[in-house]
Amino acid sequence: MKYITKNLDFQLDKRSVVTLGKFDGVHTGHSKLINRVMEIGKEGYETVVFTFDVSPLVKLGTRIKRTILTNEERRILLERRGVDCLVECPFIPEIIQMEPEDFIREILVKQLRAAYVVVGPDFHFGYERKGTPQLLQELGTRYGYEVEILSKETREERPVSSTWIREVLQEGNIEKVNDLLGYRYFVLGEVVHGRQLGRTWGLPTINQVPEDGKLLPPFGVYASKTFIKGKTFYGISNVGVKPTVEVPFAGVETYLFDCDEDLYGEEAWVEFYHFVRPECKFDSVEELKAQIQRDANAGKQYFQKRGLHS
Ligand SMILES: Cc1cc2nc3c(=O)[nH]c(=O)nc-3n(C[C@H](O)[C@H](O)[C@H](O)COP(=O)(O)O)c2cc1C
Ligand SMILES: Nc1ncnc2c1ncn2[C@@H]1O[C@H](COP(=O)(O)OP(=O)(O)OP(=O)(O)O)[C@@H](O)[C@H]1O
Repeated sequence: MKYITKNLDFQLDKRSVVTLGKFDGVHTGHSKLINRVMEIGKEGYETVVFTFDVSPLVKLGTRIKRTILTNEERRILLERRGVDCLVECPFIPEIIQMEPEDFIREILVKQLRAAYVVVGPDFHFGYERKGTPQLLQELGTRYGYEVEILSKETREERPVSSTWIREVLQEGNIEKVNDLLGYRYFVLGEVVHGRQLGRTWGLPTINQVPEDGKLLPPFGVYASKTFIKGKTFYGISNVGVKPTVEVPFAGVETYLFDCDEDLYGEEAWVEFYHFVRPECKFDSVEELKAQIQRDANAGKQYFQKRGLHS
């Protein structure tokens, strides 16, 4: 997959089929657009997702706006879908202040060489979000591309949206998040060193420190599955700041069932299945240790009941 990021200095050689938007989550609604793009792409067009760099979003305004996926996680998901080209447009004044027609002429037509554009009915673009799917369609005749406006993918008669998924994630309803996403919510990141206390308790764990902008579920314990070093392990994860031992940042720590390997420095993909309990401050490390053992048993039972773990 071609990955155009940090600057917009590019030119595609082939005519393309393009979809545009933020694509936070690459959820079931986004998938509907991407599937259509891939279908049209079979006719010989370059398949393109035009999106925005989410890292500066975090710093916009006074409130931190966290995202379901980091840039890297979104890139990997789109690459797996077989998209030929991902444009991660930077948030620069030239783009933010671009009039919709200028965006169409300069970027969509000249640089991306769009023959087809696939969007949802509420797609807005350009300065003050003045560009609409209807405007795209009107100008398509002049600039020589076709527009498909797809209806919204819904659940319970409500359109699936990143905003809805972020809300449900913050409530800790992982099953619902996974249904809306169409895959399991995950955290991707390197295994870093913790204090290595877990190991001395006979409960070795892997620690990850998610990027600042990554939206996490509520601090607590979750049944999880981890992909690491080409292998899969079921396990139990804690999301939070470990109040009993106090660490200064929010992390994800996972006890992998039936694993006794050195995994430092490896990339881990930790998928979330089910909320078990909130993170708590214990009076002693002994109590915490006994609770983690009970959590591990609860996690094993969760997967055993579903025939996933022996
Ligand atoms: C399943 C699980 C649940 C945990 N729950 C809590 C908790 O409720 N409160 C807490 O302070 N720490 C919790 N922890 C984190 C422990 O404090 C941590 O495992 C221990 O301090 C060892 O950390 P280390 O990897 O830095 O050695 C949990 C860890 C796991 C794996
Ligand atoms: N449920 C859906 N079904 C089909 N298309 C969708 C759906 N949700 C969004 N889209 C389309 O996907 C593209 C990218 O959408 P975008 O990520 O900006 O919206 P969103 O998921 O609704 O996010 P937000 O909640 O932040 O507005 C747009 O063309 C949009 O219209």
